[in-house]
Amino acid sequence: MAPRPLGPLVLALGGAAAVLGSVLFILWKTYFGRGRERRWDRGEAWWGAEAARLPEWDEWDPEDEEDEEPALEELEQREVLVLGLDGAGKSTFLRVLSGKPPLEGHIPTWGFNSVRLPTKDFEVDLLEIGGSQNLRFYWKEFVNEVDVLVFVVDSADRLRLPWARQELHKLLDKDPDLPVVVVANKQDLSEAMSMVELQRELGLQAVDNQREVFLLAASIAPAGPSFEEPGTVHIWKLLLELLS
Ligand SMILES: Nc1nc2c(ncn2[C@@H]2O[C@H](COP(=O)(O)OP(=O)(O)OP(=O)(O)O)[C@@H](O)[C@H]2O)c(=O)[nH]1
Ligand SMILES: [Mg+2]
Repeated sequence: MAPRPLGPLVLALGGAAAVLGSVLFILWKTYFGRGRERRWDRGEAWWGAEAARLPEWDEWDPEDEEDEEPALEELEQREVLVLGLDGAGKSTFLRVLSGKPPLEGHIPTWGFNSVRLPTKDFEVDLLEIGGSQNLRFYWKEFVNEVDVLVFVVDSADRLRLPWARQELHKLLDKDPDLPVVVVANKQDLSEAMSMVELQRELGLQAVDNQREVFLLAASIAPAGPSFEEPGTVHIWKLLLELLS
């Protein structure tokens, strides 16, 4: 049977989706690309950069104006894409890394969400794209543009693990050289799958040995106060190693 030609509606929808994906990407690039910096309050982020100090009025010296402005050293940028099914904990990850407390309950990200974190040697831009079904279509548009992919999985969501696996493998196939950090989140929950189980169910043993794919256990925002498993610090340390 001859292949059916694509109807005009399908073509129009496909075109609109591609345009929206590009627009999202351009917005992100524009937001960060202009070097629009967020000023971190001391103590807001635990690696906090020193805030710039402006001179007081009585310290102002007109001769200073003639001095050439010192060139601001531009820090290099590193880009990290944060994906995973809705409710896995992506926004919580970004919040906790920024030194903010997790929000109560799940507030879905209807588009994208990003933070820029300064380090000694470079700045790290983390971009989350919402995990709801209609947004997953755009994920693949971004994977070739970043330095590392973080894929967050809800370790207690057994029912949807096959979906997570499918999406993860689509991304792995899209860019075979991209380092990937799979975060097995919500390990604090009693129904959470073990790391051995997750490695098997996510099909990670089958991934090429040469490839940089890591599976890390995490409890980014543990439900109980007494839980002592690692939060985000070990993920951040691995990211810094991969980005260096
Ligand atoms: N028990 C437990 N809950 C967590 C953990 N991390 C995040 N959560 C909760 O999981 C829910 C969803 O978290 P979000 O960060 O909003 O999920 P998301 O991946 O950004 O979801 P979308 O934006 O819809 O794609 C929130 O209620 C979080 O508090 C964890 O380590 N343990
Ligand atoms: Mg979110």
